[in-house]
Amino acid sequence: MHQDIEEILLSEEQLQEKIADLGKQITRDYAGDHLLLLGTLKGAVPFIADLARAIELPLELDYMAVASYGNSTQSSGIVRIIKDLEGPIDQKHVLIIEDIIDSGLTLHYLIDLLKRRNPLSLKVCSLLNKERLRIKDVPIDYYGFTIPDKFVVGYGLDYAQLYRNLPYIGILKPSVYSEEATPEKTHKSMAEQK
Ligand SMILES: O=P(O)(O)OC[C@H]1O[C@H](OP(=O)(O)OP(=O)(O)O)[C@H](O)[C@@H]1O
Ligand code: HPA
Ligand SMILES: [Mg+2]
Repeated sequence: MHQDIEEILLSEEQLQEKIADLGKQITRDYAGDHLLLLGTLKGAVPFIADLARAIELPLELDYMAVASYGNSTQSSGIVRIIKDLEGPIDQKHVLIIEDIIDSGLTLHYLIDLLKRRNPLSLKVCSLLNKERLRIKDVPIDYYGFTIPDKFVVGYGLDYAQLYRNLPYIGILKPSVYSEEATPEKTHKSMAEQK
């Protein structure tokens, strides 16, 4: 296990078993449809690569790069689009593939944006669903695992762009990020200075 990991939450085997199940469900649900898997860069790359191969249907892959976490464990609250889709989606059934839903801000923003492009249908598949009070409530049509409210890395998920290549999902040791300036800490220290 990597020295910065406190605990392995989901092993490679657990991930692959669940992805095979999700692939079967999606294969059943989208039979006969023009399906577009829309992966969110960068975090969802390992998941979409494995999931696409577990779906036994013709499908298209495209990606949007969106980011809101920067180098922090807290969402900045501002979702930035770094790369958009290549073409229109009005003739396609779009399934958004996310690695994790945490505050809900990223997905809320994406759904709002994509709905305005009139896809035939728009659904969400997220590998992880963090158990916490969402800032934005979002629908999740398919998900792999519910996880506790801890900052996790691996299998695509990063902290400050690192750990994405770990083959498992693990809880990051808080000592790795305890010095970071979170919005709460900045607010508190500003209040203390007054
Ligand atoms: O529900 P939320 O609180 O919005 O968090 C979920 C999003 O945050 C992460 O992306 P990030 O902004 O870190 O970009 P990345 O995929 O490039 O790491 C993650 O990959 C999800 O897309
Ligand atoms: O727990 C997390 N880990 C990594 N990236 C994230 N983005 C939202 N939540 C997380
Ligand atoms: Mg990230």
